Amino acid sequence: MECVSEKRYPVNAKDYKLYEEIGEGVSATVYRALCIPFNQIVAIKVLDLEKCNNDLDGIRREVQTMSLIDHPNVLRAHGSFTAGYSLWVVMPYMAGGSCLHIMKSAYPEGFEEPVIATLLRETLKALVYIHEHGHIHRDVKAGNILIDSDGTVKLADFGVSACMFDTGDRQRSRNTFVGTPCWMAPEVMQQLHGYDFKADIWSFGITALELAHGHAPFSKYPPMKVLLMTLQNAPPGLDYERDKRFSKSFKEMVAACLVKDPKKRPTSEKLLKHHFFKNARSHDYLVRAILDNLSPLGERFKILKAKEADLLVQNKALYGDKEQISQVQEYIRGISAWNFNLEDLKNQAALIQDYDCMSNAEDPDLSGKQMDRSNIVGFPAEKLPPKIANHSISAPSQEDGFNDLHDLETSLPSFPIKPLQALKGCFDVGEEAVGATSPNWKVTSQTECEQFPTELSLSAMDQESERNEGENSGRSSSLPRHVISEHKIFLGGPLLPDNALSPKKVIGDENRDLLQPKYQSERNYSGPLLHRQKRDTNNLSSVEDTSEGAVVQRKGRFKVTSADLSPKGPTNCCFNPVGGGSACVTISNPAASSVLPSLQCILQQNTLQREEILRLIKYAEQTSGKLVESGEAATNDLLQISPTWTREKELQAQFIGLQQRYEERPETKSSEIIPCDLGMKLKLVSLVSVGSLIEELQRQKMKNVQSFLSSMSSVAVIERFVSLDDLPPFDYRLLVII
Ligand SMILES: Nc1ncnc2c1ncn2[C@@H]1O[C@H](COP(=O)(O)OP(=O)(O)OP(=O)(O)O)[C@@H](O)[C@H]1O
Repeated sequence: MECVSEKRYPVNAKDYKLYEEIGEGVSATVYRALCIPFNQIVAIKVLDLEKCNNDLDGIRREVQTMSLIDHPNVLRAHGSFTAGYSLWVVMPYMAGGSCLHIMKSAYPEGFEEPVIATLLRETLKALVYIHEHGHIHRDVKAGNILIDSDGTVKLADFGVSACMFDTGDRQRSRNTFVGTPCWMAPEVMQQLHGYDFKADIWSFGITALELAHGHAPFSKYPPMKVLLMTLQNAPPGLDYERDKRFSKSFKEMVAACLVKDPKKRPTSEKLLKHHFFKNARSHDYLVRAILDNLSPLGERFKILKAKEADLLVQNKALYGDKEQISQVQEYIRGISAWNFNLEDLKNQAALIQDYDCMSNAEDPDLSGKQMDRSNIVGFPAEKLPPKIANHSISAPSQEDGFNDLHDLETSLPSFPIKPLQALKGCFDVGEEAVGATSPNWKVTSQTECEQFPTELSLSAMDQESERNEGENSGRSSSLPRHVISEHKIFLGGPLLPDNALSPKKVIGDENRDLLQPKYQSERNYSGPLLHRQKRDTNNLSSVEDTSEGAVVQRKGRFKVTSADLSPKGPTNCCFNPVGGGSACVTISNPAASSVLPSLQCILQQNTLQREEILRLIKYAEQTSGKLVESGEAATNDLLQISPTWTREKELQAQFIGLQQRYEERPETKSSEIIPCDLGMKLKLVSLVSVGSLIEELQRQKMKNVQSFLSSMSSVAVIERFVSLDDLPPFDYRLLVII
């Protein structure tokens, strides 16, 4: 057992000297640093609180978890504090860096088996500990397996870890959608029944493949494609032919982890007894085998960044136009209010076509593999449009991009479809917290779920033959002190970001661009709501920030949120919790203010959708002789249910009223700083009151949509005439219901 240092690390930025960058994540930059009073090298993760503005409780969780853990294979935080708009987390410096960086620098084809066995055994020990203590890590991947200069291996990054015991009632499964797509277990994506620590076992299996090949299966595909493939394809694995260099026991161990049914996966404890881990060796062996010839971490990181920047430039040259084209397709934006950002998705689908053309032939993750259409949820193969039913990944067509969209449509039932939950996810308010304040919330969610009965369940996938292994292919600068105006102890206490610049802010724009390359193929517009609003506001009010524009950078971790802000929404620019000089109204309850525009967008979209459906029906009536009767009936029925639509309108009006009240409140001034704890409470209270309104609204909508659909004698009207190209923002739930 590691001797955990009891010394108290300073919680003051001036006691640290930041050296070079050694890592970068979604919302953090990691520096090698000197703890001046102890004359000790440490690593400091600097989290930009503006980037995680809706996720303060998530950060709090990470820091608390990191400071409580005590296991030689789990990276423990020495301490943390805020400095300006940043949170600094002080950790032991792991001089070897992450396995991912090591592979990228020196082992692009992956490690040898004894190295893998050693790394995985240590990681698994960490998982056993974490699971025993009631946590799910939720982000197991090579990038989070760190190695020290003496060969010690530690699992890092509790950014998305979840405590299964949070509620006190030992709720053992989660209902949020976080993780990194390539490593994400199918049940995490599906969100049907929650998930538990077995999700980590899936990610562990994917990590094993990552260490074996130098990359995770499907890693070259955009996130949405990865989600689709994970759900629809047989699980990836080590291939008997291609992966001859690996032992049978390794293949078996991976196969045991990558079973779609979580119940069939072993626990971490049981897995640790797998005979594969008998191949594991000592720390010294790791030093000799992989660390000895490596250059210092900072240098390696610099080189990697330069390479990535080059790639970015190439990407831009290749795909710049396509993105612009797809941005014109405004209707796609609407969908993200329901958790999906189709704009991004379509961008990605467009890229996939090229990827496929370029690389399918030699793509080991896909070769000889046909998508299992029989498992497309809710759409038996015979009911699928021919284009979809016959589509094969390995035979890309000109329309691949659109086929991918269709694939996603058909897979959507497996994704979060509950707007309320999406909003909750956006604020990262835990299921339990919400449940505690509003018992109805969860009940309502379940009820919504029940409205999508068995045909929407993915259980069919679970019944699929889990694998045919023969067929499956695996598939310093020190920062100027003067910019840090204040710092506050954070550990376990309230988080009080103040109005100073974060260290990152003092880095010139030029450097910042370099530091934060915006990978086109990885762009995700569905980031945290407040973040996007702020960016939008900045666009209006600040010239210097326009370089960031509407780009919400995403790298690595993928989080589905209800983040879209329709440009048509009248409240888009109205919320700037820190007062960015915008001419728009600024209010200080970020949670409520962020919810409202999003909800309003949803309402607007649904109204538009309804009108669009009516238009389509009319069109169907005119163009399809044999459907005229049913179409007319449907239209008439729809008109007959107008009282319920009226109710929907009333609710919408209430919403707008609610929003106006928030805007008019004199006490809501931009300068007001709400302490984190209080902020969280306000957030919850606001969410609950807004929540019950939106719940009713959603129920009403659902009722309306369902009665409309049931009034139609043939859903073919929709299937025939709903073309993604023609539609304004379209409520995907319609497709789900159909
Ligand atoms: N203590 C450490 N010592 C050395 N390198 C580290 C340390 N902590 C993190 N790193 C490096 O920094 C990278 C990013 O750190 P980290 O994963 O904590 O950030 P993140 O924002 O949580 O990223 P992500 O969400 O993508 O995992 C890691 O992949 C690793 O290479």
